[in-house]
Amino acid sequence: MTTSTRGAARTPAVLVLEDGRIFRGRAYGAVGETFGEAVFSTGMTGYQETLTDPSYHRQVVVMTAPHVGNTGVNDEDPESKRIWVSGYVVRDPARVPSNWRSRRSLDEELAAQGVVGISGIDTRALTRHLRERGAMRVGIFSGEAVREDGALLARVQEAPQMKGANLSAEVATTEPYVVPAVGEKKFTVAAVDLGIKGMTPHRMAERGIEVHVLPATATVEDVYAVDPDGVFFSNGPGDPATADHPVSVMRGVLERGTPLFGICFGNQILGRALGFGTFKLKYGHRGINQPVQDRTTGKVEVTAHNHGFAVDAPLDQVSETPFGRAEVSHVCLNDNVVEGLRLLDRPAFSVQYHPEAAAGPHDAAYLFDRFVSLMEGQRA
Ligand SMILES: NC(=O)CC[C@H](N)C(=O)O
Repeated sequence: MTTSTRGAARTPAVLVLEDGRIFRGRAYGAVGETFGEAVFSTGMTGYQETLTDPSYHRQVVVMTAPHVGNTGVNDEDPESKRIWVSGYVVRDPARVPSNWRSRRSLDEELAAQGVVGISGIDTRALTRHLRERGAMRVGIFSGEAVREDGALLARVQEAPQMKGANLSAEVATTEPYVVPAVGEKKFTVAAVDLGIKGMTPHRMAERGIEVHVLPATATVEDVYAVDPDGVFFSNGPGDPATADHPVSVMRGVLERGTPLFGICFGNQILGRALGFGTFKLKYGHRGINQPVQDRTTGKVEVTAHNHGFAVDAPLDQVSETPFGRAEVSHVCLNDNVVEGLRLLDRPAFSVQYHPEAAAGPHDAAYLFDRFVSLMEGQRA
């Protein structure tokens, strides 16, 4: 629910965590109320890409960077057609955006899209709280919504949890569409959209791939109807433990031995397809500065992340799976979380992070080239 936007910066707002901790600040973006899972992102830049990443559906994003909105909002950087975060928390919003591409302020854009935010709170204290206690449900209330103060905590505690949430169908395309190859077309890829970011098909297209983006409900038959050289499973919101349909489609692809690549949710689905479990991390990885090691080369890359769940697979041994031998190919150097999987007997691999780099460093772009190599290998 949202109401007015004018003068929002003077409107009091309150952020209520499900464990009862409260932060008071001022409205930012739309005035009203919102609920979601409170998570923090450590990206210093790239707020447009963060806000429009469909994987953030039902999450309230706390920015650890203290000053947000400096470069305003442009029409080129969104990763999808709308803002998906359910709420936005910043300490000190830019008063005057300044960038040659800026079309409007971030405050205006949030308000125009009905996204309720809060500013002027101690985001460092909030982040430390989430780091100690874990990601949890939160509500942001401003304007009329603040008046029923006493009832706010109970309402936060009634909001849905992220664990057990099945959300891909709420964000993915309902109709298939094609992203044409840039230049000469070399391959066709079926990309199952579980909440895909716009840059991902683009990274494939610039390597000569024609990308057929399919709805999350696509069947194995739909995938093979485009006669693909490779199949891709995208990032997406929600709990991978609920993604039974994409897991069964992926098993169909693995059975046929078609080259397969997955990103983020796609990595969790590969984990499940191989028989591994997934679990919720205490507070997850979000930002554009996470160190990951590619264990196949030993190289360390700085990468973009947005995940709250992870695959539970043994780090230091090859696992026997229904689709042959598999190993953990990438690991996060901060906490040893599984960041990539690969099959040794079939052309399939995935990563838990974001090689499409929107926003983020481009260190992991080689993964798209690996996918191309698998498709070339299959043709040879
Ligand atoms: N970016 C993603 O694909 C996120 C995957 C999943 N929803 C998670 O939080 O771990």
